Amino acid sequence: MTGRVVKGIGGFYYVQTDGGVYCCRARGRFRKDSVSPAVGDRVEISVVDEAAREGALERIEPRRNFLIRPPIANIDVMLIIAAAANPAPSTLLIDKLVAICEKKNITPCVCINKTDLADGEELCRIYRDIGYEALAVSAATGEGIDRLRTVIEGRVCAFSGNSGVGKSSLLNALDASFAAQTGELSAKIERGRHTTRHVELFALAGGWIADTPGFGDISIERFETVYKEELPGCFAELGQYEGQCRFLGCAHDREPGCAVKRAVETGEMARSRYESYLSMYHEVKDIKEWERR
Ligand SMILES: Nc1nc2c(ncn2[C@@H]2O[C@H](COP(=O)(O)OP(=O)(O)OP(=O)(O)O)[C@@H](O)[C@H]2O)c(=O)[nH]1
Ligand SMILES: [Zn+2]
Repeated sequence: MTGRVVKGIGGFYYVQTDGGVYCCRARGRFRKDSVSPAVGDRVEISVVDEAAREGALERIEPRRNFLIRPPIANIDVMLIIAAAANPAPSTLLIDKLVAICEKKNITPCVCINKTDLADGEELCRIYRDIGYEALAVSAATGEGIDRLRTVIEGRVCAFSGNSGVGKSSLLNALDASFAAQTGELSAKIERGRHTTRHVELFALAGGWIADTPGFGDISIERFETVYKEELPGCFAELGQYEGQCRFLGCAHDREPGCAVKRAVETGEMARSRYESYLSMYHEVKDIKEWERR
């Protein structure tokens, strides 16, 4: 039987199959191969005791991606949430998250929430022009929530974004029973503070939401870095200028004859995207190989 690990606690893995959830122990050989099962893994299991719904985890399928903190495999879509206003959107944070998605082979979807307070279309257009999906939504009025639901359907998703942008409100607008599911867990984790960050998949809108109850989101930008040589590949629109700058290995910073800077001047590339690229470049350009995690 195949299924997906939705929760892992103390050496037990809860595997969702078409025939319901089985509580499984991993077979010893995973440790030998130094792969341990993670939430999100697609796995093969065998049934040990059908009545007790106990199984054994036999095999882990190759992963699409893997995040170390929190440990989670196979995220399909990252919902990058920002607010049109209150708090004002940070294009730098959005672009960092998009770049990490590119690095990790996660499909980003930019959601501009609180469009009842200010226009979100202008921001959405920047990302649509590059080829990303971007939605203007409002947890307050329900605008765009159906569209958001179709993005989640059939996929493993995670929410990211600053505090106060409305992640919990959106989850609640998508499914009112969701808050109850995670709220219960947050309370338990609150009691056992400083426990390891625990991640779990919750069924929502016909798909799955990865959440670390009590923390609000998976804070991907705190644990993942896009290094200098990875950066150009993580800004999708830079590809078209490859080989067009005067200098080989142009960082698109102070170099003369830079095709990227020209594109920003003519309005072909969004200035906010270029500024994010530069800011990220300056953050990582002096990181040495041996300093990397
Ligand atoms: N006007 C308006 N307010 C909203 C909307 N969505 C959320 N809010 C408000 O924004 C505030 C923050 O919303 P939350 O859902 O708690 O935001 P969060 O992203 O989960 O915040 P953290 O838990 O700190 O990460 C609350 O006061 C919400 O009522 C919206 O679409 N429109
Ligand atoms: Zn250049």
